[in-house]
Amino acid sequence: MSKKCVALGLKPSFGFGDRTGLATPGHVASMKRCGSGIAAIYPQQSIREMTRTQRTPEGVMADAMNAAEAAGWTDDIGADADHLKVPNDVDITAAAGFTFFTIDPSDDVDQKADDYDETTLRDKFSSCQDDAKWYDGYLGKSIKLGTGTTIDLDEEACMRAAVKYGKAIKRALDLGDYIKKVNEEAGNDYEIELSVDETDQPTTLAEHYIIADQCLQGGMKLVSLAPRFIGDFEKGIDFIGDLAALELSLKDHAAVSEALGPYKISLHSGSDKVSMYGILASSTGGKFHVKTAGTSYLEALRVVARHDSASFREIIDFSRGRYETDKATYHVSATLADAPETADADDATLESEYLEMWADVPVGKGFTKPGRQILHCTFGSVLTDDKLGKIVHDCLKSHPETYIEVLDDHFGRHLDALKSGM
Ligand SMILES: O=C(O)[C@@H](O)[C@H](O)[C@H](O)C(=O)CO
Repeated sequence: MSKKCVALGLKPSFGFGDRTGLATPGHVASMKRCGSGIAAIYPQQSIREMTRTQRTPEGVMADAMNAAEAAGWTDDIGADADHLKVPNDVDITAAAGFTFFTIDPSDDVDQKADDYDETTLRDKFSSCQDDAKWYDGYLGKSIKLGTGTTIDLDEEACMRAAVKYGKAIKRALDLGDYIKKVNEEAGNDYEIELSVDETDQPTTLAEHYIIADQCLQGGMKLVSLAPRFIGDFEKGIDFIGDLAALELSLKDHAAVSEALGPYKISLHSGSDKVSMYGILASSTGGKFHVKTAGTSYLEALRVVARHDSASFREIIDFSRGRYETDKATYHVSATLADAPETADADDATLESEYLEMWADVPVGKGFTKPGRQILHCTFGSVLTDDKLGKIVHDCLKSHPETYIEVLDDHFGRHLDALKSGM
């Protein structure tokens, strides 16, 4: 592939994470048909995904870029090295040509901080002040946002932010400096996303403000930030929660980015959250990034279901056996009892119960098909299983037009939902 990836800047953008290396033709088809005005990221995988699927950054880059060229894509392409935690993650992805570096400092987030009582909070704060030398600079400030919302940086807000994110901000700044060093030495353009979406509790406006302000003051080339939004953004199903409340919250988060940046507001676990796409696009004034990955794997299994139903049954059985283990690092609520055993369902029922995406369900209530989550989280176990991984890849290679068709339809609906708010 002669084309090199570029930094996309503040253009609205969409990430097409691909865990098989065979999805890009369908991604390109949907972007050509429905993606005007939205920039594409085709090479996108997290370190976690590459570990689980035993792929390399070079392999992810080559699979996506070669397929995009073959599919006739001529516009810019961004490349997302996702959920980076340590310098070596940067080394291997920068060397492969990635341009969008997603910093994930979640290992240093004190996830219990939201539940500390005052005594505990003060005790924790007394031992972490070195990690939050910025504390006094924010204490007592009030920030009036363009939405009319005021962020009161009172003692509790600042102390809780210091305890919860003090170490994480330091890690983010250190990794951001390293990303800058590596790319400047190589003469490469780059941009950074900061992801704090994988926390138990939503990111407060005070936390968002302090985190972003500290990163920008530290010189981070911040192009987007992924807060943990209110409501539930579980893997493999639609948004669960109050869309009206989410819209107000999105507008406030966007107002923080306008006040400090601007930078884009990023939606992780973006797959299938189509009920909230319109308000994401409208609330951010088009300054958004949407990140998807698992849904392309689920559509790959749809190809197997349609062309090799016996193997689809075998993949369901295998995935059910792996789910309790593989779900550990993902935000999901499905239980094995929520979806049928293969012995108790015909082929059509299995495809519906484990892959149905567009069923008519109340908006904002999430999809009633928990089977999607059982298949979503077990992608690594299936794709690296000697027998099943080969079955999936061989089926996709034998039926490329089917995979293009289902991805074009699936992502066309995603992109149309986004553009309804632009
Ligand atoms: O599974 C992963 O590690 C990635 O897909 C990660 O979850 C990514 O940041 C994402 O949110 C895609 O929807």
